[in-house]
Amino acid sequence: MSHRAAAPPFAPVPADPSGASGPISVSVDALRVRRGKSTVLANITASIPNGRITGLLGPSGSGKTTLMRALVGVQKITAGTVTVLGRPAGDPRNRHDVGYVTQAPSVYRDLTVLDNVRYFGAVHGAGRDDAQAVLAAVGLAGLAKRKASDLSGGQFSRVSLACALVGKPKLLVLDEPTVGLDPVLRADLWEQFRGMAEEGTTLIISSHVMEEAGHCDTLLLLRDGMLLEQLTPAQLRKRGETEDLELAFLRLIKAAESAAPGTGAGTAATGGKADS
Ligand SMILES: Nc1ncnc2c1ncn2[C@@H]1O[C@H](COP(=O)(O)OP(=O)(O)OP(=O)(O)O)[C@@H](O)[C@H]1O
Repeated sequence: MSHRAAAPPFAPVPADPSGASGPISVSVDALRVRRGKSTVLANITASIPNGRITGLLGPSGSGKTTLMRALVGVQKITAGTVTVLGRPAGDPRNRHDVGYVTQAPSVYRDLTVLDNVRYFGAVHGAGRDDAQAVLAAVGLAGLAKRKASDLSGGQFSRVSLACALVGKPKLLVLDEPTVGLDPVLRADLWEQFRGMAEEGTTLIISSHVMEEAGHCDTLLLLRDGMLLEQLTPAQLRKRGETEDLELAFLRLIKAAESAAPGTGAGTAATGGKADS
């Protein structure tokens, strides 16, 4: 069985459907990924604009992490191309320019918060002041001297975020960075992300919380390994005929399903050669 993306059942958006009017940071062309026995990304084509926040939104299992892994070059791809900052994804020359924060924080538990950030900062030539500045940015300035093993889950994951921020990457890929954080901290972090984008950083941020989509400039809406749409939050509201982004996304999904029933990559994928 083939795994084609469902044709969007909507009239095309007239201009600039992706919000990507400026230079492109990442282009994905006909990307297909198999993991285990399933096609988990099917024919994804998208452009991610430079210096903007791109949200990767979709239900659990829709392929957000797999797409991020493909962008940073740690996912074996089955077909298609991924170009990041003008080079193939994973090109070692991009190492200092691409930051990736996974859902599982990568932090040295036996080091203090500050030493963790200084350690990662040193790799990029950042100093103590830079480390302290990013700790303040993620709301951890008061915990700089605490051992990472003695932090709460949310604090621990913010150390991981600080370790990625301290290198000042041109492209920052964040897998669900606000999970488990309280609403105040979530709002603070989105403000930080906005500030970084205004200074020219390109951010790709996954979430399955649709209300966070409103913080993004452009959205990639994933469903069952397929890209349903790439559009701005305003366009999503317009398409869904509601201000509620979650409801708008649900309406898009329903419309896509009734236009092309049974095309979900997750449900259709069986057999064939597996990639890891
Ligand atoms: N190593 C693996 N082998 C086989 N299938 C996998 C593997 N890792 C993930 N998958 C499957 O690939 C699909 C996409 O997973 P992925 O983690 O990319 O989704 P996600 O949208 O990030 O989900 P979540 O929001 O729950 O993190 C899921 O059906 C998942 O079960």
